[in-house]
Amino acid sequence: MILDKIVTYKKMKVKKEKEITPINHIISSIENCKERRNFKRAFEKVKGLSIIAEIKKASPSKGIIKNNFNPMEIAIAYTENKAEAISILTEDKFFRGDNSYLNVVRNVTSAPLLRKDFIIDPYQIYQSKILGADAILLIVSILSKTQLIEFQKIARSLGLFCLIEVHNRAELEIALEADSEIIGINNRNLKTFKTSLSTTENLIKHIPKSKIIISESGINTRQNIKFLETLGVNGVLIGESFMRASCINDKFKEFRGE
Ligand SMILES: O=P(O)(O)OC[C@@H](O)[C@@H](O)c1c[nH]c2ccccc12
Repeated sequence: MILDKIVTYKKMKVKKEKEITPINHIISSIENCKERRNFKRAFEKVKGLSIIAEIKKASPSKGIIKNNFNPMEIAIAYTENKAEAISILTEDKFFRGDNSYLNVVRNVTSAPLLRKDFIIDPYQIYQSKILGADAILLIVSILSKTQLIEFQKIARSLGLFCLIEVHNRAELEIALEADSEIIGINNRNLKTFKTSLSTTENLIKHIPKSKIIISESGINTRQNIKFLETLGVNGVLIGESFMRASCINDKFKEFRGE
């Protein structure tokens, strides 16, 4: 399965990163970090869904999605369109991301930034902080419940928010037991790469109203947004549709029904 490959690669990568920049170096530079932006507040809108717009050059299922890829330009367009938050893929091999994009984007926007990567080691949480993230993604399917609880605790101690990603009932139960605040339902099945908004429809029934709920992946039309709104989600995470749009402004207008 692709996720296993990504995790194997990630473990190797983190091992190398630790050799280059040991954890104590990272921890000692944390105090110089700029103040974090409130990722959670991005979903407290009174009207309409919040949009987390993603910067994503490629994916394992689609290959290269955007050819003339310039993360700064994309971030500027997202900011002009008042994206409530921006997600940045930093995974390099399968998504062609880069750790440096967080800082590049941070300088051109005041939107809170989500680091989208495959976090399997506490080292990456401290690293996210110094790279300029305000929030991190934690994918339940690649973590144990103990890790999830521990990672959330570390993130909280650094003032980082967590988006906890689930795809099925068992993963959702773990997220709820770990008392996660912001839950992302991934509509993409990582075994088949198929997306279906019925994943959100089925899982949302089991999530208490007090949680912030984000629907992720496979959101392409105004109709998709309207459907998710009726289900009661607080926000949507959209990548590919924006990356393929010939005009990002028009795509935002379409999504917002303007
Ligand atoms: O490009 P899409 O279908 O709009 O999906 C965005 C986002 O949800 C997707 O990139 C994603 C969801 N969970 C992830 C975990 C890792 C990497 C990527 C992802």
